[in-house]
Amino acid sequence: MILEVKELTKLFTKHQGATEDHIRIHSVMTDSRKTAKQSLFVPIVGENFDAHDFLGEAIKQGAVAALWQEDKPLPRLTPTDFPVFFVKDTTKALQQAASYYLKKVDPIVVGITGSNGKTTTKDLVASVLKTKYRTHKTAGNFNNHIGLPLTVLSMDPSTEAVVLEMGMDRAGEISVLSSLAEPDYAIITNIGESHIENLGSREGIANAKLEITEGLNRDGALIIDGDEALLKDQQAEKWTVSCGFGQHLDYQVTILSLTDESSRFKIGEQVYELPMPGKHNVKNATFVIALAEKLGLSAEEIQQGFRELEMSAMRFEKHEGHNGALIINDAYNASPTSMKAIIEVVSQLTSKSRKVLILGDMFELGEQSETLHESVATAINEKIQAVYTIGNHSNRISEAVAAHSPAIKTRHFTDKQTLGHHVRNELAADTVVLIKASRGMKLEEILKDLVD
Ligand SMILES: CC(=O)N[C@H]1[C@@H](OP(=O)(O)OP(=O)(O)OC[C@H]2O[C@@H](n3ccc(=O)[nH]c3=O)[C@H](O)[C@@H]2O)O[C@H](CO)[C@@H](O)[C@@H]1O[C@H](C)C(=O)N[C@@H](C)C(=O)N[C@H](CCC(=O)N[C@@H](CCC[C@@H](N)C(=O)O)C(=O)O)C(=O)O
Ligand SMILES: Nc1ncnc2c1ncn2[C@@H]1O[C@H](COP(=O)(O)OP(=O)(O)OP(=O)(O)O)[C@@H](O)[C@H]1O
Ligand SMILES: C[C@@H](N)C(=O)N[C@H](C)C(=O)O
Repeated sequence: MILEVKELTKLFTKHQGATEDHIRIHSVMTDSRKTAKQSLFVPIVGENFDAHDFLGEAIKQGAVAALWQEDKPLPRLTPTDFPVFFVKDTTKALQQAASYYLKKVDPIVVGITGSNGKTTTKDLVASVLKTKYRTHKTAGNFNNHIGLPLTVLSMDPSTEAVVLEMGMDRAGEISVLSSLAEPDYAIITNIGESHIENLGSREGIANAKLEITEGLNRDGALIIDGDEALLKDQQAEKWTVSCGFGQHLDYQVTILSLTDESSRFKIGEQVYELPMPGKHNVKNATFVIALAEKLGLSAEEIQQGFRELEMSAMRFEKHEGHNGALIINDAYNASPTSMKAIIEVVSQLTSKSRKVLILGDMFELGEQSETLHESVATAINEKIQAVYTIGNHSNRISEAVAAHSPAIKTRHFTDKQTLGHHVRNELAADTVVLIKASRGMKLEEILKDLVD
């Protein structure tokens, strides 16, 4: 159970029905299409539906109480004893309920934001903290003004540490999440170009990410990418911990070796092994080590947490392809920084000699979109044998590659089926294929053509 209906009267003073009863709420329902016994129905007005139209369904699916936007007529047939709490905005009320519950459970709160690596770092933090604490984390990518409160309201009352991914695509959004979560520790993974269309510049992105300090517990810590010039000023703050490859950082990391499957690195004299490739993941792991040491975890506990990592889907997700090829689905999302980072990893793979990149459009890059797409070509060298692109902007990648490296096969496709069939015909045991594009491309749909 997370709350009693009676507790909600402290938050929402306008209510009807049996609101003073000790009715137990076990979860929050935002979708009347899914069963949720003993749940609080929170009807959200969305782009396609207004959930206020589905109260009857919600009750059938197990709702025992509901929040209700006061400008919406309550259905006549609503049982008179059904507890209903009237609010101005159900999304804001959801956030209020989450804030209340978070204070009630009172776990250690870790907030994670950044242009890239939020989900990866969230999964790493949770994997390490659970060696010492009962830990709850953001499911998938539930990282916005709805997803974060739902994450909080889905944690068990016995939770000792909660790891919250904080996403944004506009200024002011992280501020809302930080004020709600009041993190004890905040991590900013990097400043890339994601959503730059709405932020105007990388400086704008940095300022938006720094909103995470607005709710930050000053007895805690802000853990940042110490190699990022736009965050340099933060290093003067006493609560800031800087991580990276550069000199004079609080946690200066040195890579010892990178393989297809793992990374070895050291901080000071302590050596760690991470079951993930890529120097960007070494940096993500360094944020985690800095946090874990603040919480008193030992190197052994940290290393155990790394070993037990459970990654979210579509982040360097490997599949056995047709004819024994390796297919890497990294298609959850993409921005120039993350696309270059993963291309470098694929370029370094030793298990496959033939490397094929399938790259789709990256969205929300604004006026710089063409240039930023073209910049991805700078990460593509002769270690790559073929670059296939799809979408309205990614042709700039394949065109730039064709111009600077004619030995690399390139082609731009206009539909996924033709692309999938073309690549399938090239698959062999020596081949690795990377799939990467923005979420809106849903480029993972070509997987079915590449795996048996
Ligand atoms: C509100 C909601 O959860 N909607 C989800 C729903 O969309 P759908 O179109 O079906 O419904 P509506 O939103 O129009 O309807 C409103 C509600 O009505 C409910 N309902 C509908 C029909 C019915 O018969 N009964 C009902 O009760 C319905 O359930 C709604 O609650 O389903 C979609 C498909 O599964 C979901 O995609 C949609 O989720 C929305 C987008 C959402 O915001 N979900 C959050 C829980 C969440 O965290 N989603 C993450 C992605 C977050 C994200 O994009 N993060 C960005 C950064 C932040 C950007 C920020 N500005 C923003 O706006 O998000 C990032 O870059 O990471 C996820 O899904 O992974
Ligand atoms: N520190 C980093 N710097 C650059 N790229 C990174 C970093 N960490 C992860 N990536 C790359 O970014 C991509 C997405 O990783 P992840 O999903 O963890 O980030 P995210 O911030 O949650 O992304 P999104 O906001 O798009 O969901 C992957 O391609 C991964 O290789
Ligand atoms: C996940 C979502 N917030 C996102 O990043 N959207 C981009 C623009 C996309 O749809 O690709």
